[in-house]
Amino acid sequence: MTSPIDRLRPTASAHHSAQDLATTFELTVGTGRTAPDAGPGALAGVEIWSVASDNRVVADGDLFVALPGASAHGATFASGAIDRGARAVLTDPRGALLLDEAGERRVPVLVTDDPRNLLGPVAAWVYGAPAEHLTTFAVTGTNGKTTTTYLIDHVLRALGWKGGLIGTVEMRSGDRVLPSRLTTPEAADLQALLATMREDGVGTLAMEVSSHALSLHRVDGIVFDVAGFTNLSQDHLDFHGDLQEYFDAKAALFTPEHARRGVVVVDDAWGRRMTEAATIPVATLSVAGERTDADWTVTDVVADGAAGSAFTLRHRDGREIRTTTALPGGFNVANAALALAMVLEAGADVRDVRAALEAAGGVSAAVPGRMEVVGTSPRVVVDFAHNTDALSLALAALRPTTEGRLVVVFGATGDRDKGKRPRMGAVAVEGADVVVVTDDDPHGEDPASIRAEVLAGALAARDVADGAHAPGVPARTVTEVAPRAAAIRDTIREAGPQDTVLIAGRGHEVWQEIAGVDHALDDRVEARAALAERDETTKEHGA
Ligand SMILES: CC(=O)N[C@H]1[C@@H](OP(=O)(O)OP(=O)(O)OC[C@H]2O[C@@H](n3ccc(=O)[nH]c3=O)[C@H](O)[C@@H]2O)O[C@H](CO)[C@@H](O)[C@@H]1O[C@H](C)C(=O)N[C@@H](C)C(=O)N[C@H](CCC(=O)O)C(=O)O
Ligand SMILES: Nc1ncnc2c1ncn2[C@@H]1O[C@H](COP(=O)(O)OP(=O)(O)OP(=O)(O)O)[C@@H](O)[C@H]1O
Repeated sequence: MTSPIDRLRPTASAHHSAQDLATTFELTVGTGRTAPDAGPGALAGVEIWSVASDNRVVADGDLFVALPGASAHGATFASGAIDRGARAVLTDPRGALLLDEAGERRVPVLVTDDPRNLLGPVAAWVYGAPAEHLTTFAVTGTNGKTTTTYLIDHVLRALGWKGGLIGTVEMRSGDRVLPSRLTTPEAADLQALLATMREDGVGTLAMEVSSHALSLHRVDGIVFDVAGFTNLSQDHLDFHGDLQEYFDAKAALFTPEHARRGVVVVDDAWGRRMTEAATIPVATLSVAGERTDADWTVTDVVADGAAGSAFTLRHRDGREIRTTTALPGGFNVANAALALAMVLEAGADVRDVRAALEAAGGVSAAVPGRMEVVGTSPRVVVDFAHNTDALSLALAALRPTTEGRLVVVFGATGDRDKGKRPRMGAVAVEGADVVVVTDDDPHGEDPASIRAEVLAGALAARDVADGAHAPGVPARTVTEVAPRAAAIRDTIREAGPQDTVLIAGRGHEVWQEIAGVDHALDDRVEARAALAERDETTKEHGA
């Protein structure tokens, strides 16, 4: 989804001299070619109040950091930034040359070899290291970041903290809710947001840290108090190249530059490798019961279907909490246990946490678009599962409480990791009785060819499954319906009252991007409309 770029600025901004900035970060003033205007005197009297790396949001008093990008060099936007009030530009030697060639000499140009590396620390410096005024929690991993972040925030609020939250769905500063554009904001925006949280009297921060953010240095300049790792499976290989590179990006969070300590779920091989790669103290967490030597273990899980689960989290030192989560599925026990272990690793007293959870009714939070139930007859669940692992687990979580058929409606995103498409088709067939392949966000790709790739995987898996079919058991049905709104409506109309319909892949999202144009589309709205139509039809037939 593309949404307008917005800008948040702390109200009280300190004024810093550009000269101090240059000295602190050992920046060169100008290049050889810009030298006539670029001596040390060029910085005299220049003050900086805030930082921006996108010219469209520059405001008076900004330092504009012009980054080299994949599609453009930020320096090509510097004149626009200066028109809007930028007081100085920080860029790389190539950016300085671009400014020079454009004859842009209105403000001093500060130069460093890799401005992306410096953007976070510079913004932290300008805003007075806001993260150091908060107790900070960072969650990374392929699946479960959003959910775990909400659960951490929930536990912290139950403990009486005014919390801040940053992630895919939204950002929160106490009770103030702000829209999200990225899972992890760009460094300059992130530091401004943290400074705003500090002004709002927020004491804790739970945030998602994506692998893109780690690779693109968005969280440089922040040392989180506790970092958490959920799991790793195939995703984002359009950006990272291969799984090892994707893992390495996430492993950067478990180094002293980014975190003081960590909690790592070790139930998959990547989690175990993360404990070896980490160069900070790391506590291990095993939820699946296979690793009894883990620091934190989860035992005595009692799953109550759609009503969630009860579980016990225990540390080797004897600390123990028995609690519940209302979020369904074994993976949500993992998310809840990770959230709790992270809060306890930050130093919370186990008795306080126990008391807070009893008062709050367990470790739960309404996470928009994550296993969100929007109807009961048929049961309709909207979930953000948009990769192989998540889709397979979401179906497995719904199967035990499905009395009729389990139906899934989903597609795959365009311009992103293409390798996962046939595999998503295959796990859909393995987990559901009826598979409806439709569109997700096609972005710039042809929706029909994306569907064809998903369908190829689904049909191949169906042929295998039908070959091994027990007599009398209906074969799996695989169909293709587009557009997505029609797929949702048709599927709900045709479902039986005992069926469960999982609408997977877009969760909370309210825009669908097709060929660069955003179209309003909210799976929950479409599903509710289809359920209402169904109710009307039933009434008419009954009348
Ligand atoms: C693949 C990726 O992450 N690309 C990011 C990267 O883009 P880029 O290197 O191509 O930059 P560019 O567009 O060439 O622009 C270069 C510079 O010019 C600036 N610019 C650009 C255009 C303009 O009009 N004015 C302007 O000033 C840009 O702000 C940038 O500083 O740097 C840009 C800013 O520095 C980011 O905005 C951009 O994220 C894009 C928007 C994006 O969609 N990223 C997604 C994939 C992402 O980060 N996703 C993860 C979550 C993934 C998940 O778990 O699902 C996230 O954390 O959100
Ligand atoms: N611990 C987990 N293990 C596996 N799958 C999970 C886990 N937690 C959630 N999921 C599945 O993944 C989907 C996305 O969950 P969530 O939004 O919490 O993850 P995320 O890491 O934030 O994803 P993204 O980075 O794509 O926003 C859920 O809707 C659910 O289907």
